[in-house]
Amino acid sequence: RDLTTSAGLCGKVREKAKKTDLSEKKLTRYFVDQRCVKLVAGSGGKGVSSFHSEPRKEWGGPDGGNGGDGGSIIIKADRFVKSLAQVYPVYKGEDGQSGGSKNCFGKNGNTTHVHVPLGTVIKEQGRTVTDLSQHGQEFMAASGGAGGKGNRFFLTNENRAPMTSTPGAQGQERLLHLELRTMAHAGLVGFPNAGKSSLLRAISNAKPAVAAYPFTTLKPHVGIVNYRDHVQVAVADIPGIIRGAHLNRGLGLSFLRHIERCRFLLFVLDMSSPDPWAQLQDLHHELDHYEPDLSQRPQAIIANKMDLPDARSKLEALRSLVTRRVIPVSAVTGQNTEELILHLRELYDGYLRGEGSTEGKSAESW
Ligand SMILES: Nc1nc2c(ncn2[C@@H]2O[C@H](COP(=O)(O)OP(=O)(O)OP(=O)(O)O)[C@@H](O)[C@H]2O)c(=O)[nH]1
Ligand SMILES: [Mg+2]
Repeated sequence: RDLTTSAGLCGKVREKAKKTDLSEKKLTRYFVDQRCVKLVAGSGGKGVSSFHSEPRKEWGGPDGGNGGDGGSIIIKADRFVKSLAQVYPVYKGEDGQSGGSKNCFGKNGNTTHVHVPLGTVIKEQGRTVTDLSQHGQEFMAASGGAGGKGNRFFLTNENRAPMTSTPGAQGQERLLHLELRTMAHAGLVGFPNAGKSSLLRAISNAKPAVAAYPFTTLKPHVGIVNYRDHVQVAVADIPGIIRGAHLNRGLGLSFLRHIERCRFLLFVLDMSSPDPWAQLQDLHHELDHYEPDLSQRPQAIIANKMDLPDARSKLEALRSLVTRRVIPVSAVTGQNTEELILHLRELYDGYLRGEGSTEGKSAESW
């Protein structure tokens, strides 16, 4: 066939998965999607009060140097980092060194860099401060304290022998909440057991766990669908949404947050359920209550489990009830997944045209 597919999972998980197939429970240990960090920037070094002294030169004048500035803490987006797992709970910036006699200035503290994955949102007291979505983007999280002044600094014509020197300023202290939102182009949205993980397995080489019980998937997985012209589309398998998810029922709000990030949505319906169209209404309801118009993003409706009896008659009923395109597939047999992959590409091209080239390029670097 014309299409090849391959996978992308968070870095650490993929490395482990090569050796043995990890269970979902173990996988979740490697994927951390939020962290609270305390940042304390370095304090400035103190200035020094001293006087030049040399044999036969009694009044050498003030020569106390300034202290060095404290090291700042910068949070930097890095596309090679895939989860917040390696972010420590506390960071302390390097302090500036004290000044010395003979006009020696203290050394500035080195800047501390905290590397986080693309798509990290930084919040402070519930308020979003910034959103790091480009590789290399930096956020000055805590600035180091200024170094103190040595007595040489206070030398004036009026005061030829100042004794004053000042201590360095304290570094800034902040408590930040880091949140990782999955940055995928498409999100698979559906009830538990609808077959989202099976579908991601069918269209990419990602290997999320599949089982016949609800809430098998507890953390989002990202699979990459590769096209012949080297375009890559990232598809996220998002844990199941249930009625009341917007009120934090089920796995609740934390996963609606990931959906918010996806440019287009693939609503996965279980055609073996008695009323798949009611599932669709519920999904729209939950999404819209989380964020108005979220359910109106470019989308496709995927009627999954078409290999099961009765699915065909329900498909006709579903088509008569919705105006949007419905793609019937079977994740288990792989039936009609090509149509889905091609439609995914159409949605992606539409997104590039609509959102302008700048955002498109950053998405492509994924
Ligand atoms: N017959 C049939 N069974 C399917 C199909 N797709 C998925 N299943 C089965 O449905 C069950 C649930 O599949 P999953 O892929 O784990 O479903 P999910 O939507 O990821 O579920 P959660 O992770 O719990 O939200 C598994 O037993 C699959 O084998 C399909 O196309 N046909
Ligand atoms: Mg799943």
